[in-house]
Amino acid sequence: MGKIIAISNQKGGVGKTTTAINLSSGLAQMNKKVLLVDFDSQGNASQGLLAITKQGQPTIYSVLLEDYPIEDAIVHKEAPNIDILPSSISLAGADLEMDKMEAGKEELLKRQLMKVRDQYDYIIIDCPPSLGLLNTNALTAADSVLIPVQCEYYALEGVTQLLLTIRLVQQLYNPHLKIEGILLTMFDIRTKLSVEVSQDVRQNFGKQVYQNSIPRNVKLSEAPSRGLSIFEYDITCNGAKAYAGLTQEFLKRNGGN
Ligand SMILES: Nc1ncnc2c1ncn2[C@@H]1O[C@H](COP(=O)(O)OP(=O)(O)OP(=O)(O)O)[C@@H](O)[C@H]1O
Repeated sequence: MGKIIAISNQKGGVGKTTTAINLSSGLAQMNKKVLLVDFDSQGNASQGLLAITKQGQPTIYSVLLEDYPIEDAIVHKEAPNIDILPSSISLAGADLEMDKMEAGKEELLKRQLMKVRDQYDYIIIDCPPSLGLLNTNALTAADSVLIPVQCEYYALEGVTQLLLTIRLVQQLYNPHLKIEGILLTMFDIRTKLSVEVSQDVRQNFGKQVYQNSIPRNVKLSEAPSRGLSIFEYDITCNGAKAYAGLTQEFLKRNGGN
């Protein structure tokens, strides 16, 4: 049964999508069967790997709110060898529509993912930058949360707030939810701030923080415009090396599989 990992941080632009795409791709390179769930209405993960999302293509919105079969909405991409459940702007209003439901609105995503879970080793959810109902759905469906933290001011405050939300979801909907790990992103060894934030986060969260951090690397920001993961775009760059290192560390923490 596949492990479900939510990549979450309510702060925007911290590297959730970049990590979702490149960790999924790294795992696929290690012959893992991966489903990447784009759960952000900006649709960046879908576009970043598929280059385009076709007009009229069924998305996660139809699966959650229009009873569209999840198996039929999943798109396969050959390189990297992963499945993607795409998103679109229609997901933006989903919070409000879901909120009107009587019961079980926090478990909509979980119920759908259960139908395909057996087909995968890992299901990676790219969460939206908010702590609303969509994020609660992701945390309720997940076994664990991977938290990307950008090396900048207020990084610790953001994580502390997310940890409170995680505790609430544990109490209300998902007692088994764990922290998968905290990942330092956009690390720049030349800046004092990056080094200080990195030290602070490591001091506060100890072994939960991955040894591998992700450097600021322009290739990582270029790859999505070509619909490629960093491994297809430029396997020699520092960004690719960092995500390869993260993939290894992630697999090691998960018992090598
Ligand atoms: N390590 C990095 N080096 C350079 N640019 C990066 C890096 N990681 C992400 N970026 C760029 O920073 C921007 C934000 O990254 P990303 O979309 O992954 O963040 P996000 O947390 O998913 O954002 P949102 O909250 O809006 O969904 C993007 O333009 C991305 O290409």
